[in-house]
Amino acid sequence: MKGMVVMANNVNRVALIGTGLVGSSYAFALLNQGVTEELVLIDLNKEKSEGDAMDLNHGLAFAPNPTKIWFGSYDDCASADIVVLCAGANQKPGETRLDLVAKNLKIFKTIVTDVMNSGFNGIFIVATNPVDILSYAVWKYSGLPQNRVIGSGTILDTARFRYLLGEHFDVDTRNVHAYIIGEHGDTELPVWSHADIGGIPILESFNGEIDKLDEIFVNVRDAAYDIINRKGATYYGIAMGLVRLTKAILNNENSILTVSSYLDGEYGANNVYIGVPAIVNREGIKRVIELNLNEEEKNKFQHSVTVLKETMSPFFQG
Ligand SMILES: NC(=O)C1=CN([C@@H]2O[C@H](COP(=O)(O)OP(=O)(O)OC[C@H]3O[C@@H](n4cnc5c(N)ncnc54)[C@H](O)[C@@H]3O)[C@@H](O)[C@H]2O)C=CC1
Ligand SMILES: CC(=O)C(=O)O
Repeated sequence: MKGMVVMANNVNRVALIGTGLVGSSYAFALLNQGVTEELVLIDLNKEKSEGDAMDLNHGLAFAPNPTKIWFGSYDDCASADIVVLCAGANQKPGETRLDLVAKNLKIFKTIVTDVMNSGFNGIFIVATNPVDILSYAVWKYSGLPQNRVIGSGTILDTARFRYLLGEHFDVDTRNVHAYIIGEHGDTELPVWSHADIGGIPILESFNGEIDKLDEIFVNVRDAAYDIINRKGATYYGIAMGLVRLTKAILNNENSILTVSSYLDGEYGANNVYIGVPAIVNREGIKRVIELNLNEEEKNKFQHSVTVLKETMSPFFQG
């Protein structure tokens, strides 16, 4: 077009690998919130991601901001700010997240190699399960610094926890301050000792109703199984959590989110990725927040670390 200024590539680019249920829901949420100027979709199933790109582009007329969306290839990752990994197998009814480890590690080895061969030098966000172990794998396979590999960790579990607590107390979920930490999976734990609503410790408000506390946590921990039994997969909640994380990075927000972060002595653990509160900004993970856990929470967290390490050990020796 006459007079049009051609810009250098200084716009935000997100590359999404895996446009299945989680990936396509993320792309839809990203577009609706106008988070990035460019979004490239990549999947083994090229027809699917090409169809998704067409479908999303047809919504552009109703989007808050212009977004360039296309079906691409690994070469497009070269100038991406963020590569989001949602590719791989999901849980079938009865399967745990840890049951997916062998097949998804194999898929990730190829994907991460292809991304790095493009010249990518940005931040990885990992959503595929088991997310803590796959985050560790992405760090190992990519050679990027630990702060530039972020797993979605317990971002979704924390959101579920805040929702259920908000419902119980009839308070806006956004005013509930409470974390789920540990493995994104069966050994995760609630940090009751630091949970509050409007500055009032939640434990005080429960007034000794221990059964109700347990019930809320069990509903959080088992939410994925409950949803998978009903509709085969979960995707909207994680998609919105991934958008929240993307915004924290691209907008340099210094937001505190419970993400899968590399621990190097924090919480008495090392050489593991696991869900903990961390400050997230344009650098990726700026800092892990080390909560002063009580003894019971410390023991549960250590158990979670042990289970992750035992599951990982056959795949990462030495
Ligand atoms: N972190 C979290 O909180 C959550 C994680 N998940 C996980 O997200 C992952 C994806 O789940 P869904 O989207 O439901 O699965 P899906 O089966 O709908 O989509 C997976 C996509 O990955 C693609 N894919 C497989 N191998 C590939 C390769 N080598 N290269 C490129 N693309 C490839 C498939 O073609 C498919 O489009 C699963 O591991 C699931 O457990 C799901 C929900 C929440
Ligand atoms: C599937 C999964 O990881 C979740 O919904 O929590």
